[in-house]
Amino acid sequence: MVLKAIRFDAEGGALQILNQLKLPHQTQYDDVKSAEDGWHAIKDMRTRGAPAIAIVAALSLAVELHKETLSDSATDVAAFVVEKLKYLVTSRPTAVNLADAARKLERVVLNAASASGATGQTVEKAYCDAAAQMLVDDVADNEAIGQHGSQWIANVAGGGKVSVVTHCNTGSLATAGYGTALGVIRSLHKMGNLQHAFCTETRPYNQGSRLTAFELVHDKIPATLITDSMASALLHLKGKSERITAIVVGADRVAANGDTANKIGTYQLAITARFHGVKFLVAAPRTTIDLSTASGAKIVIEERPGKEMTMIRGPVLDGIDLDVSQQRTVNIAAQGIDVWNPAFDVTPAELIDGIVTEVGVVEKGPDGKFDLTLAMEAINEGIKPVSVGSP
Ligand SMILES: CSC[C@H]1O[C@H](OP(=O)(O)O)[C@H](O)[C@@H]1O
Repeated sequence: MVLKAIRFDAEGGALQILNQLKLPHQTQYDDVKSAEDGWHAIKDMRTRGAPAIAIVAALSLAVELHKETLSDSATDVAAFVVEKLKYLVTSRPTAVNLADAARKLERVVLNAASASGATGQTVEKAYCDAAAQMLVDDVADNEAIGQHGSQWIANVAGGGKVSVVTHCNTGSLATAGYGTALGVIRSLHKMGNLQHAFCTETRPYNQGSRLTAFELVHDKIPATLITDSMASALLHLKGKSERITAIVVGADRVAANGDTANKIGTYQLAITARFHGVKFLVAAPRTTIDLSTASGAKIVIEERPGKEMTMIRGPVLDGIDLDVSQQRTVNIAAQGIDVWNPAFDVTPAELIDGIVTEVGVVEKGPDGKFDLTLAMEAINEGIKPVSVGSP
């Protein structure tokens, strides 16, 4: 079974998302029938992952448009789409993919509406076709990221099998398929270069223990789950013996200088990687790079409700049997304690050794800075890595 976070039937105009609050014990697909359904699915984190939320948002509006002919007027349909895209972007603030997709789709509908002979139907079709194409493009981008990132890590190791650490979930459950950082791990495994993958549980949503571990077990990739707090001890005690060569993570927004917003806990992984001489690689499609944001200081960090940290959800332990058909939440914190629950943190560019996108790996130049315009201007045809691997 291929793990699919998003199920879209373009002909029938039907969209379903795999409810990730239920994984790994329950596989439940929720229908998304409108932009409002899409907004709530993203806000609730029933679907999550920077690329996936952009795609689900776009497709949620496509299924709404598919339901009924809104108007024969191209201008009216374009105005409706632009308004709905503005609404969808408010669901989660940190991942730039959503805003990037909205900007591109707005351009699609405005161009379609200004074409000669444009009608409401031609604008609707232009939007729906562009939204559906995002599913295809994302998988192709991720496979290319996997190719470049795995080659870079193999080059760094100078041959032989390598082990890597990853954080959060950046696989098929966070994208349209294959994944970004987890796509790099999949490619290392496919190349026969992976000795072992270590995934962190990634409190408080537990993307690692519930989602990444689920994907790694599903793909039969040799892997071990650790708590977030074990990462430094792992590098210290097992770094050499396990040939841990890199920590590879995803991204929600990469600023123009390379500062990267990603799941909370990423920053401290970068610190410990640098301390232990392990490479730190960010893996993300170019839709995650935001040249209009100068540095990480300008990135809005989403704060989630405190109860998402203090209330853990899981199957009912009935005696010695796990009743996975039932879910319950348990409060694991002292009543009355205040909670700070940022969903992301920012890793400064100086702690990042490479940023791999679908067009290759960008490393810092002689000035010690990233020049991401190189990646943004590169075209996909005849993909040439911008640079691979340190000597
Ligand atoms: C390829 S997913 C990128 C990114 O999104 C995740 O955040 P969330 O689970 O809150 O949507 C995580 O930060 C991943 O690294």
